[in-house]
Amino acid sequence: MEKLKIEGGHPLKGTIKVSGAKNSAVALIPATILADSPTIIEGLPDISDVRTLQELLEEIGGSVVFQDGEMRVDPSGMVAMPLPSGRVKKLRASYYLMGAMLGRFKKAAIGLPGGCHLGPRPIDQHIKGFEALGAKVTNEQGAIYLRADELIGARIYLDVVSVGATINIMLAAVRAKGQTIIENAAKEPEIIDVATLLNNMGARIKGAGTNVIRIDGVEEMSGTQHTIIPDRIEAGTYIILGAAAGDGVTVENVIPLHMESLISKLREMGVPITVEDESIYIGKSDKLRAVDIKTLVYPGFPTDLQQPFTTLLTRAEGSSVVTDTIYSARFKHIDELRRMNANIKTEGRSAIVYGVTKLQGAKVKASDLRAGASLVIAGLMAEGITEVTGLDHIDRGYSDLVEKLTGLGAVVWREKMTEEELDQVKNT
Ligand SMILES: CC(=O)N[C@H]1[C@@H](OP(=O)(O)OP(=O)(O)OC[C@H]2O[C@@H](n3ccc(=O)[nH]c3=O)[C@H](O)[C@@H]2O)O[C@H](CO)[C@@H](O)[C@@H]1O
Ligand SMILES: C=C(OP(=O)(O)O)C(=O)O
Repeated sequence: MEKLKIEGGHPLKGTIKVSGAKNSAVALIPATILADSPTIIEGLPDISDVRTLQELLEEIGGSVVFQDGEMRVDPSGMVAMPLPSGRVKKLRASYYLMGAMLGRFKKAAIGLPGGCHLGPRPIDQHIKGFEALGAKVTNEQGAIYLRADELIGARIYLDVVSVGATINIMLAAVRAKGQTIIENAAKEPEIIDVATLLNNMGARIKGAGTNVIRIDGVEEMSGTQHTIIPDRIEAGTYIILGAAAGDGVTVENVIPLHMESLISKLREMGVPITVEDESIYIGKSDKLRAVDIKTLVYPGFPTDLQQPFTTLLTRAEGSSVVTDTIYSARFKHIDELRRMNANIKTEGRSAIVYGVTKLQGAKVKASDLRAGASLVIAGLMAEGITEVTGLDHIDRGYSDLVEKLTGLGAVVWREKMTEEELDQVKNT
């Protein structure tokens, strides 16, 4: 196991390139199950979630080649192999195997997913959707068993706006008989990306990106070629980093439309930003103003950027209130930021950040993916050396992190953990 060491205080300058979107990748890869011939996906990030999904597709008999960001999946040898445990627990998005396998095989057995611990993350809306399509769903010893004689299109109203449920129902419904209508659907860009791939495979989906999605089921789907969208959360992380510790940073391979809520908030703080067609430039900002943020479903402020943004707020003058309306317990990074001298109080679903504080290097632990991102930003802002453990979380979502940061002039490196450190981490 490794830790990340960061020597803070070096002003970051230059260009950083964003990779393909994790939250698209993890749905596009399972979607390849639905075709009867190979699909090629280009621009995938080299992150552990993608590698784990590759292994899961191989486990069910798929033939997968992943090289230089391009994945070719041949689904012809796949079978409805149960996956009740093991790798499925390493990531959240293994739940997409339920929708895709149900769509193709009319049956699936998939263990309950893992992913970041952010408070309860039920999948009742996914199950409600599968049942509406005619599947019998049971939960046996921590795995979900799904079986249908046939899938029949239905009208499904989501009680909660859910990215995962919207995509999962789409995956199952594309090969159902007749029309499915998903009402109160989530509108995230990743949903449009997945619908684009599915439509190019022969599906008939209309309305992805709005809150009503109509799907006319088809009998057959075939392989295609698809280029993934850029990762708006990775982009947001580097934009926040540019505002926190930059001296002129350009973030490349961005769809600026996806970044509007973040850009507005940064401008409100006084961060100089120039938006180009496919890149965003963040100028050096000496003084920042405190702002309040509330996470919401897209196009609101993304919960996945709440933790990195909280770190930035330690540099702003005054008190800022950060409220997470999506998850009840997405504040595990706060204790770690406090170790680094941040002055932050939590109250229920809100954190109050009092600035300005100068962060100090410390030994900290990433409890989840974006907690990790927030601590890396903190380390780059801080005086002295910061050591971040829990890199397995960060590796789920950030490809080539050390190389990308080094390219901006950051002094950051990975180091093997000693036996003593491993014991300490195990006991905390
Ligand atoms: C792999 C992936 O794409 N992960 C993203 C996805 O997670 P995920 O798809 O798991 O998140 P959802 O959009 O489903 O969750 C949103 C909210 O709805 C609740 N809910 C969800 C489903 C359900 O059946 N019942 C229910 O109550 C959740 O507990 C949460 O409070 O969207 C989240 C919200 O933008 C992001 O933080 C994650 O990065
Ligand atoms: C919460 C996240 O991921 P996941 O849903 O995969 O756990 C995230 O990407 O911030």
